[in-house]
Amino acid sequence: MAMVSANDVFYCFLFLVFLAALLVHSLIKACFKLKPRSKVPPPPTPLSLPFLGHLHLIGPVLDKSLQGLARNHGPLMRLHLGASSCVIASSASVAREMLKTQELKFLSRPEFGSSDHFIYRGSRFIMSPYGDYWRFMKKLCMTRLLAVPQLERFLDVREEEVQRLVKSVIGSARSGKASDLSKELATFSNNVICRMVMSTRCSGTENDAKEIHELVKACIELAGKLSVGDVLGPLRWLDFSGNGKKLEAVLWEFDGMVERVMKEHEEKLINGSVAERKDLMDILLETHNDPTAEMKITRKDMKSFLLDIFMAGTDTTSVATQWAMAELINHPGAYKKLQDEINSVVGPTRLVRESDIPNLPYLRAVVKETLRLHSSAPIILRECGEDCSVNGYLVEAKTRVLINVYAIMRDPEMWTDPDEFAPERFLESSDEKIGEHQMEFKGQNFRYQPFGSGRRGCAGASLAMLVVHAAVGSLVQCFDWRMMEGQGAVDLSQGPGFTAEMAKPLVCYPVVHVDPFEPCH
Ligand code: HEM
Repeated sequence: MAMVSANDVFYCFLFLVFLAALLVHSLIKACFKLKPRSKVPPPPTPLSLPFLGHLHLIGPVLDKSLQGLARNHGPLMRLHLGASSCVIASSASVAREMLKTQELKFLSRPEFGSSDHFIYRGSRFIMSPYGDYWRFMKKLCMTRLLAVPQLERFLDVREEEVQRLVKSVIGSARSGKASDLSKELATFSNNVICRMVMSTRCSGTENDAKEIHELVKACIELAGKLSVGDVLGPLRWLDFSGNGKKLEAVLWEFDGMVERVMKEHEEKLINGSVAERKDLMDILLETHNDPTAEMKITRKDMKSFLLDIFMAGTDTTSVATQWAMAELINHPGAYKKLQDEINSVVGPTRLVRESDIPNLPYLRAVVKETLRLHSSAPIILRECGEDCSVNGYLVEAKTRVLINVYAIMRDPEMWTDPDEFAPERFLESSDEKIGEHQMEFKGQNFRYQPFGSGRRGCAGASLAMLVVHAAVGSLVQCFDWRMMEGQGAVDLSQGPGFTAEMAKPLVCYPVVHVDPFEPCH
């Protein structure tokens, strides 16, 4: 018979202690889970697989996949995506509960895997928790940085950029070339934001805007990939893909560039040669230097805020404009109706202006309908601040909350023919009785949420609306479009990105309809 050594007994003892500890730990966890919370049930959840959770149920377009799951599991459901879990809200009434009735509990945003590699960690505004820093910056946005008077000061910049856009497309039309509207519109919206933020063109370095755009695009892409890596849980720290390192490198590049532009602005401040018209960077520097400001914002805060504005403002606006053009090109009746409206209000001798928007109801309806079908932010991210009951289910503190506005704005219980592009539903005369005024972009109508709602709602909605209306209005006023060879209609598939981009670039042949720059007018 084999002898049992003292060592064997010791290891056996250790193993038993380990097992006992594991058992006690599991029991304690189970007990905590069973505390009074159990009176309110957790939201329903689909059957899950070990380790993967519900990952196998998610397709490439997240908002669409979640819409499909909500049909079977209800307007509030719980999902586990690998190591990450969240609840999903998919109806107007659940959104109302979270964004209005219990707003204070849902004012923070969750952290994602990308935050680990964020060189401005702790300074972020859009993804910051609800607190003093967020409150201070949001007030600054709404009263100065993105307030209507500040937007008005840059009207000529936006008009100049619309003219550049139209002239560039006229160039393609005259030489019989196709126009890549996706590219044109990305450049256009990036230029508008860059010039309003830091007057890049005015400082003479035309390439800054392009470089910023490339860096911001890379940031969005890498941050998206890293956030998807959250499914790995603690293992994401190992950064298998190397995307974390790549993100840090891109962010440092952005930092260097913004630092340089900031120094130019500071020198002007010191020399007393600040432009009469202050851009966003001037206002931030002024706040940074103001000893009476309610809060001291640091250099890191300013740079992080600027990155947020580029990330939140550039692609969202250009993607919305691309979708509007794509839908209109596929709906020649709507296109003609809009062109006729513009023709009769504006005429052929000048471009549509922002001041025309109040006189162009069909243009406003087209933009509203586009944002209903293709919001550039189809999923609103929030975090639950404390345990609470929503729609009869328990949502625990710290839970990530995804509000699927894509599903809400296509809910057949709320909208007639929800997947149809029908701008008429937003006209005063509409049978759907939606009525323009109820649908203002204030986010208080919970079936229509392209810009979110309440205190945490989009800070750039007014700017976005000016830019999208002016671009769509001008492109429809000046051009008709022919499809590429072999293409019957524009492919309206949605790509996998977080800004609900079109799966394929929008490339068509422009034909000049009206040229407001023709000398003969
Ligand atoms: C069509 C274009 C746009 C759409 C559809 C859009 C949509 C949204 C949505 C849905 C949110 C989240 C709201 C919430 O949680 O309730 C948001 C947040 C935000 N957006 Fe926009 N946005 C657009 C353009 C812009 C522009 C042009 C800017 C600035 C230049 C901007 C700046 C922001 C900021 C700063 C936040 C964060 C607000 C906060 O956390 O308090 N957005 N946007």
